[in-house]
Amino acid sequence: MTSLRSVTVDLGGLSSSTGILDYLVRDDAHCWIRHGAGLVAFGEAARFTSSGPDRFSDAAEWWRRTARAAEVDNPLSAPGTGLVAFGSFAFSKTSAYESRLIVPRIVVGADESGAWLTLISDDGGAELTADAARAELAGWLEEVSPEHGPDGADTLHPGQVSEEAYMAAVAAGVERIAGGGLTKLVLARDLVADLSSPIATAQVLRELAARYHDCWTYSVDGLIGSTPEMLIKVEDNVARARVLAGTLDRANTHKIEGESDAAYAERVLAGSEKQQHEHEIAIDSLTRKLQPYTSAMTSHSEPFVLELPNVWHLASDVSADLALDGGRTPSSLELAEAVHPTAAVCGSPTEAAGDLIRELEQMDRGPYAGPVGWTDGAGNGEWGIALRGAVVETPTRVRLYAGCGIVEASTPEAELAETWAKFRPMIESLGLRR
Ligand SMILES: C=C(O[C@@H]1C=C(C(=O)O)C=C[C@H]1O)C(=O)O
Repeated sequence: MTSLRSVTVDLGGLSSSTGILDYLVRDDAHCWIRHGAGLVAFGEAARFTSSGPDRFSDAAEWWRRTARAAEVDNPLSAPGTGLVAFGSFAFSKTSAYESRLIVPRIVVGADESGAWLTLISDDGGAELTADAARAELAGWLEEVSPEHGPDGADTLHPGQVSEEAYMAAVAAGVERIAGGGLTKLVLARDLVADLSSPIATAQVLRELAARYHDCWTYSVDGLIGSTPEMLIKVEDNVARARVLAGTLDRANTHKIEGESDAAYAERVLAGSEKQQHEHEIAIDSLTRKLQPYTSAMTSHSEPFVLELPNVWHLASDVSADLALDGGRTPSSLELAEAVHPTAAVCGSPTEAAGDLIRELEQMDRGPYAGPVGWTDGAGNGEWGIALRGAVVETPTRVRLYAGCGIVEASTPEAELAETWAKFRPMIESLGLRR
């Protein structure tokens, strides 16, 4: 087993108003960014991969042992300081995608109270000092990735699931829901972008982070995007989640004369029985799965309308005090396993919906709709749901994914249109047109 050592340096604060985004200058960066704060990291000191039904528990166990064995010099105790790993997990236990945890070599972190730098080494002889950490970062920042403008030769085409196949799957899903046995099913499809020059990943991510500042912008080993949905965040002994379900396209509105955006979203989204039903199923699923690990839990009785540049969502924020079990509270990774997949990306009941996804969707979701994020040595971490994103399969080929919750009142045409609204952040940040 690799034995890791790390040193964390207190940087005080970041000077510029763009915050951590200033460091997102290389296409090979790992990142997790929201509101100008978060983590940007480079290099790889260690990696763990897993697959199948035990992919989460194997990774959690490896991380626990790695963190315990590591020599950590960290004067700060905040979440995200000290040893960290970025990770991405396959949606399904049957996926060919390898779930992974990656420990970077150098991490720049920032939160509301300050900024820090962590140098991590798998070399027992390396010198771990504040100067060595600064020199390592400077080395990575010496070479920045090129930017480029939109290119008319880039193309966007159907992936494994055509529009027709998607609508047929939605129609079949509605029929199965009407027949009983399940109440909600999430069906997704993919698009392939073929680029005439290698993807400028850092530029794409900076654009996503700037426009979708209320979302979590992620990049982990070729999985990139900006998700509005927080599966589970653990900070000290408190867990939080943001559950989304219920969507309204902002590009195609049918407002009454004089009606404001907010009033329209309230009326059409919050006022829709179908959307409220979809949301209720998702929030019930999360709170039911999280409950056994908590001593107290709070969430609003009614969802709120979350406004993003592309869509409005019905959203609920959940906060819970974690319960002690065997002298400790569960780690963010253990909780991600416990709550994944929620009804927001799978359906309800979970097992029946999962089986039906495999039958009707006819594609491997890979890391799409699986947990993506980071964890630290103390078990804190943030695991978003990998939505509104893409997998960089080769430097010039990118696969985009989007899906929708299907309930009995769903129609194939409306769900297909909703997938286009959900593809929009990636399509636009790649400089593509539909
Ligand atoms: C499945 C996706 O999004 C999920 C489905 C939603 C819905 O059906 O209303 C809303 C947010 C997400 O929970 C996606 O973006 O691909």
